[in-house]
Amino acid sequence: MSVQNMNGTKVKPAKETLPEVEVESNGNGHKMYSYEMLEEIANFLLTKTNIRPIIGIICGSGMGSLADTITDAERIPYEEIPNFPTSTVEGHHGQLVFGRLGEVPVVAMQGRFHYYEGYPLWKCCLPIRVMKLLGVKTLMATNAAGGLNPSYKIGDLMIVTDHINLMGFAGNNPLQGPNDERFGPRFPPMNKAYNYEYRKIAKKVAKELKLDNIIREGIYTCLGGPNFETVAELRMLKMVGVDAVGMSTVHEVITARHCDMKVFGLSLITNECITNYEVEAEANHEEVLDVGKMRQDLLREYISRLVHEFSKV
Ligand SMILES: O=P(O)(O)O[C@H]1O[C@H](CO)[C@@H](O)[C@H]1O
Ligand code: HPA
Repeated sequence: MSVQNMNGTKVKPAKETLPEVEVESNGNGHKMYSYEMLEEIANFLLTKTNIRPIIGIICGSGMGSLADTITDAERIPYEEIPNFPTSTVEGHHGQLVFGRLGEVPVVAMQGRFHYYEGYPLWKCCLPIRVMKLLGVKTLMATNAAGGLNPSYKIGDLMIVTDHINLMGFAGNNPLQGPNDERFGPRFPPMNKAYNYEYRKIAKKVAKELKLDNIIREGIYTCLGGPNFETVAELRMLKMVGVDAVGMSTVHEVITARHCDMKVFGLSLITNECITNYEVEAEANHEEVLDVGKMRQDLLREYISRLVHEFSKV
């Protein structure tokens, strides 16, 4: 469902979230959910489906159709899940899709949560911990991103080799606050954030699918958004070695690694980052969604193949 804002642009209406239950403050004045509350959410979901997913997929902006190839699909709207946030961004449907890709039981998030929507980072990442409690072992995080590496073209796919946690540099991290050892350690390592074996497989499968000309490998960073970047900001990011820029994924990956999930990251390059003042064009969300649509068939095939291969590792 969408409504028009005063400029005639389609936006999703913000929905009221369920009352937030105070458990512990994360030190920034945010209330956080306890392990038990997350368990309650997971248990609720387990009563709604017989699927026991081992791979969790996050569909990036405009990439929701990735979940359309899931068979035996059972869809649970976020609104129906107690204490779950709701999606407010166009291009993010707002439901969990349980089912199978091939033989592999999966759960897909058709709609992720972003910091700029007003959710604290721990809440953006709440579904990852719920996935962990459902038995998910592997997180496949996809996203739409601007291509900063000058060799990247619109429509390219970037296997994420690593990220730079810029929001973390500024003291904002999903793991802030009291640590619950049942999820993971206080100080988790992050030098193996993106699984090496998965990255090798992803390159091999890309070759088999003859995607060599559009497959890249690179470093992603997440900014808080919702505005796209200035020229000066992008020039700075380029200098520090960033290849693709988005507003998601990094905190999800940190949360997943904290609770020992294996991670694969894939960026669809939906637009060129503009690093020149003479360029007339401006970044816009419509283009991001259009490129997602343009690449939907290819992405579905690639992700299905990867799920099959990853399930054997
Ligand atoms: O990261 P995903 O959710 O794919 O979406 C990206 O695209 C949107 C901007 O067009 C932002 O939300 C950015 O993060
Ligand atoms: N910048 C930040 N986030 C994005 C972009 C971008 O250029 N494209 C898609 N998400």
